[in-house]
Amino acid sequence: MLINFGRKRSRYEEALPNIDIFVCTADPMIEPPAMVINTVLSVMAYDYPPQKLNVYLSDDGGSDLTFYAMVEASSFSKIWLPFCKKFKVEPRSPEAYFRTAVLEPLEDPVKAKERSSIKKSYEGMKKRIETTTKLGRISEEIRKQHKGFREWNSVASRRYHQTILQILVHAKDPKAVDIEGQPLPTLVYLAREKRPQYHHNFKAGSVNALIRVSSRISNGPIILILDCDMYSNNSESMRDAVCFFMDEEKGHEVGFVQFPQSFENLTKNDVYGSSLNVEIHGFDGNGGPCFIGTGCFHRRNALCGQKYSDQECKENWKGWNDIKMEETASVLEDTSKVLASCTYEEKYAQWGNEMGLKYGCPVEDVITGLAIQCRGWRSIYFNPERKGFLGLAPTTLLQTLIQHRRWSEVPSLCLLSGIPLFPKISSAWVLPFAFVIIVHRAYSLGEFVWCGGTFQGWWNEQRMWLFKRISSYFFAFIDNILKLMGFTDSAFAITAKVAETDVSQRCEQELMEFGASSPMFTVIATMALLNAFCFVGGMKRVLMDMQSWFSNPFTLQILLCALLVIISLPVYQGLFLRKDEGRMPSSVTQWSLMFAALACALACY
Ligand SMILES: O=c1ccn([C@@H]2O[C@H](COP(=O)(O)OP(=O)(O)O[C@H]3O[C@H](CO)[C@@H](O)[C@H](O)[C@H]3O)[C@@H](O)[C@H]2O)c(=O)[nH]1
Ligand SMILES: [Mn+2]
Repeated sequence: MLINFGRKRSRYEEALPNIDIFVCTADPMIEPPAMVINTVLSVMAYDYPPQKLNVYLSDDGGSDLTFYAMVEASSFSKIWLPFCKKFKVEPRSPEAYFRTAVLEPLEDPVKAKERSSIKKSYEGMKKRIETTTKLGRISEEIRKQHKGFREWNSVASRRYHQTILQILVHAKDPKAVDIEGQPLPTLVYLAREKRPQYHHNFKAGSVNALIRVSSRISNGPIILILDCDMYSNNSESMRDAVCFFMDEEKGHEVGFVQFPQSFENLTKNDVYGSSLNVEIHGFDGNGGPCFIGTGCFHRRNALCGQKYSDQECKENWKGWNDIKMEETASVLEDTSKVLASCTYEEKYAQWGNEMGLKYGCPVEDVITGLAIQCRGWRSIYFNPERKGFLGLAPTTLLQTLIQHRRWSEVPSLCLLSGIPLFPKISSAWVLPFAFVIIVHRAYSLGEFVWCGGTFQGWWNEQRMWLFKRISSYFFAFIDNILKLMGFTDSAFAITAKVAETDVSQRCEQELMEFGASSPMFTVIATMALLNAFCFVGGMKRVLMDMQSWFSNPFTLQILLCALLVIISLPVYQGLFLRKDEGRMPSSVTQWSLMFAALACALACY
């Protein structure tokens, strides 16, 4: 393979395709602008013809602080890129480079001198960005540096603003050169339009906006998608990745090339188990790896829904490069804005389904990759010795747990936070779900009745099935663990055999007996309340959207939630309506209300 790369390199140098690089950021407080621009600078400095590189930053935070950092980065790139290329430095994220480079002694006095002067400018820039970020607003002095800051005069909040599109470095601009007169990559800042009444679909929404905007500005046939914390650690990986697409025999089959997600901040034994590499390796024998959201080179056509076909896909890369930027930056800005508006996707509903990254699932990346494979494309897993990208893994247990919660969210909470999980009722794909939910249960009812039970009996059994799983089994599990660790002795809590008169009376009436204040009741009550809250939240969403049940993506989720509410009716009675001794103790009511409200608040946040 490596020998091949060398030969291909010279032959294809001229014909190398344009590449559009997307970096996503969402919040200047969680994702510091100083970190974001390190990622941006590292990809601007790829060992690749700069006029063929186009770097786009999507800022879902819609923050002038991030924009300011990008303005700084665009001028710093004028000294950073020539330095990287002259001395072939690695890695090309300035922060990572200076962190490692100080350890390496320098024989070359020219390099030593340049390095220390560039280090000084880098540190100056970093300080300015960090001070501004800490201050939380842009000073008048800085505002004068770029016309783009004026856009923020009409920004109400990060959730309510117009599209902001600024081409910071434009290939057509004669001033877009570094200090040695070499061209710079195109650099674009985008904060897509946000309005509270339109769902923005998180990262998938922002990547799709970038796909459209970039198609107007540079239209590179290959797209690299990156998270803002994932800098390029290997300046050659761009050429390597392109080789897979350009391979004369098999290249036309390749839909995407996925690099592993490697982290620079893992502890030696990876306490939180963040490394995902084993799982991805395994997929290679199965049509190729899935797309994991970052460090992935996509064929634009495949990402935009094209089906693979042997003949058509042997495309000519040269033909692709024909998109020339004839218009000036401001004309491009004005005409491309509409592509990032909230209403655009209303008109073109394929976005988020057949086109671009898929919506409706917090692990949009995996299902998008599977869809591309279903359209006939192959994917490649590429793990060079020098890691292609390095990112940041969660550093606390809570962050790790929250990340995994997003990857495996519980259905009811998804309803509350507006994430559809199932297909619409109008789609044929609802059938497998309907089958599992209806047919499987119907079978169990049939069985129950056949054995001499009643419908009511079956219904109660379903309820107890639920209660046992969330309380008894859950606590038994904890008991066992404690026992194994030697904290408790085995105990046999003997089941009561005789009951007081009023208790047995209620038992006779089939009224559920709560009475005691047990943590198991708190869990059951919390779940019941949570489902009720989520049901109300889901109904509110449907009524506000005014969509029909048939075309609403939440219908199945609401039905499921409604079912859980109905099955929990005795719990609500016990909590709020009953006056007898068998009702829920008020302490259980208080705690469960608090827990359920807390869970809802977390989900909404
Ligand atoms: O509304 C949003 C939310 C997130 N992001 C960006 O999405 C990326 C990933 O978010 P992060 O909070 O870092 O999540 P992780 O769990 O670390 O991300 C992993 O899991 C995601 C799917 O859940 C994948 O998309 C990512 O590529 C993968 O690194 C970051 O660059 C964010 O800035 C947005 O652009 N808009
Ligand atoms: Mn991340």
